[in-house]
Amino acid sequence: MAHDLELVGVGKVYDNGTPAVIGFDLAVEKGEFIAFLGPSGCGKTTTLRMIAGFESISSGEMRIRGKRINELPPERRPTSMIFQNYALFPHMTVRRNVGYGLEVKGLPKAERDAKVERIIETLGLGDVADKRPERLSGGQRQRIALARGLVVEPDILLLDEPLGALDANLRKAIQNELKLLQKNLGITFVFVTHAQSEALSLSDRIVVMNQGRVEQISPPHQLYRRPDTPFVAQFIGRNTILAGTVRDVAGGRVAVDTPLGVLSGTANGAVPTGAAAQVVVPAEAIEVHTALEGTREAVAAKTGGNVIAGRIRRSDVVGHVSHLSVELPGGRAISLEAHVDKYPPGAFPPGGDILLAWAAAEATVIPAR
Ligand SMILES: Nc1ncnc2c1ncn2[C@@H]1O[C@H](COP(=O)(O)OP(=O)(O)OP(=O)(O)O)[C@@H](O)[C@H]1O
Repeated sequence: MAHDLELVGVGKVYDNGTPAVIGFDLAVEKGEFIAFLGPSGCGKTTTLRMIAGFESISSGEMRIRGKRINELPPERRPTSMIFQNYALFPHMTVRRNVGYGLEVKGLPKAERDAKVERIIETLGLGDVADKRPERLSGGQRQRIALARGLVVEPDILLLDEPLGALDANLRKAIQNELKLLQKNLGITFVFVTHAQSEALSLSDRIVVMNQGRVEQISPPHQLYRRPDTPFVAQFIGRNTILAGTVRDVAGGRVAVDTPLGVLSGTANGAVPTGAAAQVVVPAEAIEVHTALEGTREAVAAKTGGNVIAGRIRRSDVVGHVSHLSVELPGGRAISLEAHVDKYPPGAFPPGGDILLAWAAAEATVIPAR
């Protein structure tokens, strides 16, 4: 069975010479929720617009259900796009806004009305169907835009930062609705966002982009736990990244010589002996021990892992979270967080010497390129 959507070496160079997207490969299963995540200008919207047909493709091939679509105009693609500003027609009622795409397609009125009513009901817009969008709240307008995209029964729904204009609470509520709707309809969603938490909570897989290139394509948990590249390690989650040179590799475990001593972690990618590497340690994997608990060796023996020395710079409690700022040898500071029960107020006074420990399995060693 062909994939719902395939990008094979897709590239985009704008007329002014800007290489916006470079060698993008992706294969999406039917019903998957895919997020494009990355900093501003990394090429997310350009890629989405190429899928929709609003932007031409400079190189590579794009296929939907096995058929090449490079030359197909937007209206002949089985896709719908939802824009960040919703692009609703202010002078039309909600019902007409929703039905507009079907009207353009020339669907008979009876058939059109039936489809419109069904989607209006699915999205809970019955009460406002005869109103104009400008009188409605951000959340309602967002739902109208969704209804308008879905009513044409696309194979793939493309969403460009669709929740960007909503306040935090509403955004959370609509995220949940969106996820549920997507699962119920079984439609493939491709969603552009620069909000990490949104991508992590909504998607089946995330495509992390940087400067026009794909850095990593993984399910959220894997992206978080096992970054493939230095960019992903610093972009996703809160990692401490320690650079060094690979000392040896055995059974998937890599020992790295760093200025802070030999540290080890799980290999991710090719990290041969002698190669420059980074040890990536998630903030939540790091345990803080006071120097009173024993020597570095004793703590290492107890925690079964890596230990480095540090000194507390600051410790604050905000609500139920303790924040520690820790200075490493050499002067660099890292920050750690934990529930206040774990690091109670006053447990780590400023200036105090501590040891930071983590299990080798929790750390990931990646090539430093
Ligand atoms: N019409 C255009 N002509 C020339 N360059 C463009 C055009 N549109 C976008 N670009 C450039 O292409 C690159 C990718 O832009 P794109 O809008 O795809 O990024 P993005 O990841 O969606 O960013 P954002 O999160 O800010 O929307 C940027 O360098 C941008 O300046």
